[in-house]
Amino acid sequence: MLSAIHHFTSFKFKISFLVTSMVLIAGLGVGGISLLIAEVQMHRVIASQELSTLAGAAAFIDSDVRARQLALRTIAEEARAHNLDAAGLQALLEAHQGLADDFANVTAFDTHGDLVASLRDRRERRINITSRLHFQETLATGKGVISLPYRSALLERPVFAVTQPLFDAYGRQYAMLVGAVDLLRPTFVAQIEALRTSGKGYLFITTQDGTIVHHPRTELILTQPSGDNRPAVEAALTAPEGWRTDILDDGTPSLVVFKRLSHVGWTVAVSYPLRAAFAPMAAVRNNTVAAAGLFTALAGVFGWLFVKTLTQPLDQLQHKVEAMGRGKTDIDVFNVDARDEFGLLSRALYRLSQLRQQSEDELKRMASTDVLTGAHNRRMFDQFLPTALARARRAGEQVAVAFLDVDRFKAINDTHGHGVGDAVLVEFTRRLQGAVRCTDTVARLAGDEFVIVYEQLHAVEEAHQLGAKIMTAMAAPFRIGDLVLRVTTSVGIAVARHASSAEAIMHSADYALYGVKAAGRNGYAVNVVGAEKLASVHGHQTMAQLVNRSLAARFRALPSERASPSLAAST
Ligand SMILES: Nc1nc2c(ncn2[C@@H]2O[C@H](COP(=O)(O)OP(=O)(O)OP(=O)(O)O)[C@@H](O)[C@H]2O)c(=O)[nH]1
Repeated sequence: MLSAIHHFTSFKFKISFLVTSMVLIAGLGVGGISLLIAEVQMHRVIASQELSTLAGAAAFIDSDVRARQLALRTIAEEARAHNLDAAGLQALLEAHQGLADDFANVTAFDTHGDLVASLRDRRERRINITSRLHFQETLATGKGVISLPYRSALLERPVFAVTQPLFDAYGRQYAMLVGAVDLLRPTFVAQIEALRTSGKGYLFITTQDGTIVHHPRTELILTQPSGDNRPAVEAALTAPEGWRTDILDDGTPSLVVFKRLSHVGWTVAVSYPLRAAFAPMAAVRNNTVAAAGLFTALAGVFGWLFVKTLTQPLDQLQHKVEAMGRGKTDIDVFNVDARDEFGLLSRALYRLSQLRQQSEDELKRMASTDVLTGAHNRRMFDQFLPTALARARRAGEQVAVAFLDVDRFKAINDTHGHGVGDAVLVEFTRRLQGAVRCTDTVARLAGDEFVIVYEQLHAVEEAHQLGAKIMTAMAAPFRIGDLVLRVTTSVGIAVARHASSAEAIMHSADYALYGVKAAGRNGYAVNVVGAEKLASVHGHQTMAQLVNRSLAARFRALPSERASPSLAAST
């Protein structure tokens, strides 16, 4: 049964599943790709934003260092203006206490590298910096330099130095100023930190050789980090500026944005955990996925309703086929005008049903028709007679049954052959059918035996007219090919009273036929069922012939309950 199809194996479910899946795939595909593109763009936007902020910080550091260099240069100019020697430098520095805002300390060294003056620490110390690179470089070039970070022996803190050579009136370098900038001093980085956009990551500054100048983990300052902090530092040194999103910083996937300081040559960088850096993107992604999910669910529901509507004709078709199976639907319901597949299917079913109907009709016809003559056969007659009797009983009408056979048919067969005999039977049938009304039924029982059922009979006298009509129909000679034969028939007619059974009426007709045969054939006799009496045979035989054949004697020999038929003969 079609209705027994499980919900999940139904065509409707499969199509809905397909539609929803397609929407899901399309949604995820298009949404996913768009999201991916958007993510890449967003990464770029966020990273560029960070980079531009960092560029601001870098410019700030550069200008900060320049300002400090300028401060030292001003002092140097003053020393030159006053033609100060090394001994006079101490007083000069002390006269510029404001330098303490920019430097952790400002010192002066002679060309031998010995300390000759100090802004803060005036204790007598013998310090020599000839080994310091910035000393050597300043001495060699006669220009101020910015040193690599180092631990100050005086301050005992990590610092970097800004140097400024001092020249006498003859232009000879006799000393240099060294301004130490404390790497741990809050004022140096506080303003840089303030430029950062997010509080999640951290900012660090490194020299080109990877030495940390600034880092929130102060223990890393002046070191070249190895281990978990190394990748971020290495990433920051890969280019003058840019960003990397593939860095594992301290074990965390991170975004590292970096910018080289144009003046100092260091690199300032920020490292953000990716999750924090792209948190806005994650929010967009989550919202998009939620929206796609909602959209897919809606599309699924819409798809289901759409498919339900689309397949409605299929449901109707299914119900009609089921109803047809139960014998309830006229096949015409399948003959629809719809131009879609359901219409085609429906019309195909209609044609199939038509063929089936035709086959059934043909089978029925073959089952109820005599193959040779085309008249009804015995099976049909056996079914038909009881229903005709019942119909007559209900209508209060009478039924007559004529039982007839061809006279001396055996002789025709024997003389002219079976082919001629068959042709005689066919012509005999044709004439019989022509001699009855269309409501009457002609059937061939077997061999040359036929019956005719007459319905809607109003009086017994009508049966005589029916018998006479058959006689008249057979009167003309039979033309079978070149042969001209005279064929006669004997007819026994029984008229059924109300409540007569099929057996009784057949028995009565048979009895009448027997009488006609006994009277010499070629005639008819009429009996009323239950009131049979020997009367007259109507036909070409005479009563005298009947008597001559001692019919009376034979009839007397019949069983007592059998009344004699009404026989009459006429010429
Ligand atoms: N050609 C032909 N002959 C048939 C067919 N069926 C039966 N017969 C023959 O029909 C003949 C019937 O003969 P009966 O009815 O016994 O006798 P009859 O010669 O008609 O004589 P009465 O009935 O006494 O007049 C038999 O010889 C059968 O072989 C058939 O389909 N075709």
